[in-house]
Amino acid sequence: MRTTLTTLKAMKSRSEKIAVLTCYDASFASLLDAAGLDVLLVGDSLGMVIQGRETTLPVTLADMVYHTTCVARGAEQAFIVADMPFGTSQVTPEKTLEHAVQLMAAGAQMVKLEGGAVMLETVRFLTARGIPVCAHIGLTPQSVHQLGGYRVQGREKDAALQLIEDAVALEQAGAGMVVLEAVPALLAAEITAQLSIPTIGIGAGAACSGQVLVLYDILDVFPGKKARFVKNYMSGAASISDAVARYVAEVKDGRFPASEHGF
Ligand SMILES: Nc1nc(=O)c2c([nH]1)NC[C@@H]1CN(c3ccc(C(=O)N[C@@H](CCC(=O)O)C(=O)O)cc3)CN21
Ligand SMILES: CC(C)C(=O)C(=O)O
Ligand SMILES: [Mg+2]
Repeated sequence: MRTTLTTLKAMKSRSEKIAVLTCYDASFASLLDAAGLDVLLVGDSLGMVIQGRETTLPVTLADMVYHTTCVARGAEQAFIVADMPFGTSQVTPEKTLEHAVQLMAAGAQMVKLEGGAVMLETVRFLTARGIPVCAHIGLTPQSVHQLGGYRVQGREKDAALQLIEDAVALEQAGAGMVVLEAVPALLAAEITAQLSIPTIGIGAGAACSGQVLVLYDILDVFPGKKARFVKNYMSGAASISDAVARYVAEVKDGRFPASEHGF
């Protein structure tokens, strides 16, 4: 039986950790599904790890539809979330809905979009029309040029309070899940405590309801600079399945992330 948003919310309330990895194709989807991943994220990080680009900005909706179709064919149990690529959610709620519809029709069970307060109207518009939305706040890579690089967010008091306010407002607007990227562990813990929807952290400490990493980072095949929050699960692993199973086990029992993976 496929994991649903209801399952994920129940996991949060039971304090059962949610294991998430990015995935871009059917073969890995099948392997990750069998390894017990709860959620597969078709991330726009594919711009970097599949397409070899420097940022996620050039990724198109057609690219995301293609990879979502591939992942959906390979996974039977995992809940599939697809990223809305740059430019497809920074428009009117009506246009964003049309873009989200394409990802849902390709096999996603939820779409993810970057941004806090500015996205509230869009989150309300999509969820009122039956499209589950995962919000993504903190370090939002589609804003890399505005942020001045891939930097930790929410370190100053004002920024931290803004992120808490955004997260609460996003839940009220109908968001079903929130990704917290590169924020101090204490702040992510506070946000997780204030929300009833699951928080999925990447560089956000161990208190989040679940964890996500880029698949190619944990398998050590991404040639670029690795963020502090990445852990290489291939070292000492007998196979890719073994590495992925260790990631799932460490997320489930709280061994990952350790404090060295956070801020
Ligand atoms: N392969 C890959 N892995 C990712 O995690 C990832 C992507 N690609 N592409 C999209 C974004 C970009 N991401 C990144 C990239 C670099 C850092 C990074 O180097 N961060 C510094 C923080 C420095 C600071 O402000 O203290 C670090 O040391 O981790 C963080 C997130 C996360 N996402
Ligand atoms: C790293 C996750 C959160 C993501 O947005 C992506 O892979 O694109
Ligand atoms: Mg993304």
